[in-house]
Amino acid sequence: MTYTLVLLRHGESEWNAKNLFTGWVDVELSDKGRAEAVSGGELLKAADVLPDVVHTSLLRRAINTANAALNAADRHWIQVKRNWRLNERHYGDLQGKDKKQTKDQYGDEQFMLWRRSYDTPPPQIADDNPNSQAGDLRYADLGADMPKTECLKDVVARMIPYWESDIIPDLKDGKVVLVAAHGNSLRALVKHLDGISDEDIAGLNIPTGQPLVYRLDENFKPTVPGGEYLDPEAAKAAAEAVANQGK
Ligand SMILES: O=C(O)[C@@H](CO)OP(=O)(O)O
Repeated sequence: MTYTLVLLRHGESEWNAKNLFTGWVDVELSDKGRAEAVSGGELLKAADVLPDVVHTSLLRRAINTANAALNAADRHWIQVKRNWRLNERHYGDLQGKDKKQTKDQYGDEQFMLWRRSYDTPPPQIADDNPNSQAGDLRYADLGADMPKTECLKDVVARMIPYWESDIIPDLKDGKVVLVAAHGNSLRALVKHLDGISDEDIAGLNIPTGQPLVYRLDENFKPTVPGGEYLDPEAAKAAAEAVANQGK
């Protein structure tokens, strides 16, 4: 008996296209991103990997990617669950800043520490920064959990409880589970699933719009380490493009 989990990073967003740090800012998909979401759904249908339930973040780029992909796969009718714990990593004061300008201003090393180190968060965002989510109604219940910045370690700490409380039970029910989320929230989940070290996770980039299928054993460990992309060539090229942002 294996369980089937599909991870899907949202398609390219308007701010991915502009090379801006995004985090919790609720930007829309670009035209390219919408097309990537549809292609992702077509890949799922062609491979006969048909989700029974979808979990998304509270951000429209993940929600709209899930909708477009499921529509293309004729699975637009399945059960939907949304939770802030699947949100992108909060990028603190970097939200809205240009990646290349940030790299030029602070240097390569600091830039990569903020982007990919496991435990160095960017500076906190101020509540009156236009790119802050303070006061956003969808987060009204978070209280002290509301972040002002996050490193990947913080994302692991808020995402794994949701994996255990909400996603594993759906897998145990025999459902094919689709998780439509973000580059860094999915890196947190992949780190947990594959047991990737704090150092090695820095080198892992998740491509936009490429379904990544994990078959999990009875202990919810991958039967194939790293899972399997349905279109491995396209996924490799798209992951390299993510790694090269800011260059
Ligand atoms: O800006 C962001 O929120 C993320 C994902 O798009 O960027 P990065 O890949 O630099 O962590």
